[in-house]
Amino acid sequence: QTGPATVVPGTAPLPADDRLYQALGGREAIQRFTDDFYDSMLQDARIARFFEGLNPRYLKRVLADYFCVVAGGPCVYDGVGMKDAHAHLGLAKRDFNALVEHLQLAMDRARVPFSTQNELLARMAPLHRDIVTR
Ligand code: HEM
Repeated sequence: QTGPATVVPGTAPLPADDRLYQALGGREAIQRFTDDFYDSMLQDARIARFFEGLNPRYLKRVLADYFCVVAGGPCVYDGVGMKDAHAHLGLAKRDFNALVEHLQLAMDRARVPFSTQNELLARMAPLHRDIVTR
């Protein structure tokens, strides 16, 4: 399969090309910084409680698929839509900001160039409308 996948529930329009996906280094590189990102959130007392009792293998996989699709990569996201996935959590803006901070730091550690980081983060920003509920 080539080119961007077609459906991510509840996001901004998908990119027309896979430039960002390539800049991120492809699916395996995305999985590596996503694993690190997830593990670092578990170490953050501000937000760790949200992830207690969840299956990290599942979440790491669907998160990486999600980033891949949003970046225009040839991946399929088969997880739950953003609104449904987060509704029961009662997330605040500060929780959203803490997650974005960890994503940025994980990409830093993976030596993703700053402008590439910003492109992915910019595609995450509109999601707060579906995710932040209080
Ligand atoms: C740009 C922001 C975010 C993105 C792209 C994102 C992405 C995702 C994805 C792809 C899933 C998997 C859905 C599924 O179960 O199939 C998920 C679930 C989840 N997210 Fe997020 N998320 C974001 C923000 C947040 C924030 C701010 C928090 C909390 C600090 C959070 C906590 C969780 C939790 C706890 C789950 C699992 C819910 C459950 O299974 O009960 N997410 N998220």
